[in-house]
Amino acid sequence: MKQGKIFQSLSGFYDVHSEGKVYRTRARGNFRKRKITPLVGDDVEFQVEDENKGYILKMLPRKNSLVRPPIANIDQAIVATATTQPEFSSNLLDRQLIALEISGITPIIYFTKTDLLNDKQMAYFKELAADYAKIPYDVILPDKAFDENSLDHLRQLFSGKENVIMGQTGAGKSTLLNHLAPDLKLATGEISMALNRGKHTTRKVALMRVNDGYIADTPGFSSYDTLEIDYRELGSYFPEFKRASVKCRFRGCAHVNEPDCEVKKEVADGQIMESRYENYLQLYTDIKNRKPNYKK
Ligand SMILES: Nc1nc2c(ncn2[C@@H]2O[C@H](COP(=O)(O)OP(=O)(O)OP(=O)(O)O)[C@@H](O)[C@H]2O)c(=O)[nH]1
Ligand SMILES: [Zn+2]
Repeated sequence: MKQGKIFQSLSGFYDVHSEGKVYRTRARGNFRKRKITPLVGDDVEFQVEDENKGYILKMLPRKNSLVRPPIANIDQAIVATATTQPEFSSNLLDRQLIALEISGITPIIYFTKTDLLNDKQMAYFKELAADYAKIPYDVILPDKAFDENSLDHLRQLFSGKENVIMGQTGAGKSTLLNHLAPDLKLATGEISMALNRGKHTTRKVALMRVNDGYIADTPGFSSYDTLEIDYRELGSYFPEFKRASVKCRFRGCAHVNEPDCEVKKEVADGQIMESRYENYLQLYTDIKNRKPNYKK
């Protein structure tokens, strides 16, 4: 029996790295019966059948997992965020940040396509980047697209860790990875100008060795699954709200209609971004009003 890590999953096969070798494995029937699906990033024990084939016997406990992209045991996520083409959406960015906070994965915000911005637009993103950095998040806003400073900063942040690169379709995930590790030569897609919507180029999740860490490119998305949390917890996944909330008059303040709410005060003062608060209220209402999920 051997132990290894799933780095790729393709139509029922799981490719596993183990002791410098690659094995193509299948999950035994008992996994399917128990509705357990191995994910890219899972550490597994497997039995070798032929020379480089095998079947998975056991999955080792997961540190964490994400639904979108489907991946396990991740330390950090680079959230590739287009400043334009597709148009920047603070709502989409905040949803991704919250999904990562819920899973205990550290986000890094990387803004793409800054070469397409005029000075006025660039000034807007500089301010936005500074606001996100205050939360605090690691934010990279390249002066020139893919300048070496920004790439080095990113390489430093992710070395020795398991990383995933996520973001909207067409945000430039594969392009960024190709700059980080030119040997990878990933396929990238032209954006459809007519619809201003990215074509999906990346169709599968795969972990790749880059420098001394792992990184996964993932298919882009254009919508999101609902967050599997209670609406009362939502505020705790906004680090700056969580920090402020110790000064709210009420314990368990939802920062909606309560008097003497520090979060609302800091929004009014400009210490907390208005867009974050608006996105919070929208998500709060969505989660509160959603029908209970009886499938669980
Ligand atoms: N001008 C400019 N174009 C970029 C930049 N980054 C990516 N692009 C272009 O944007 C398009 C989409 O880039 P991809 O890297 O394929 O995007 P992706 O996020 O991997 O897309 P999916 O695989 O569909 O999720 C391609 O035509 C890239 O050449 C950038 O910084 N500046
Ligand atoms: Zn409050």
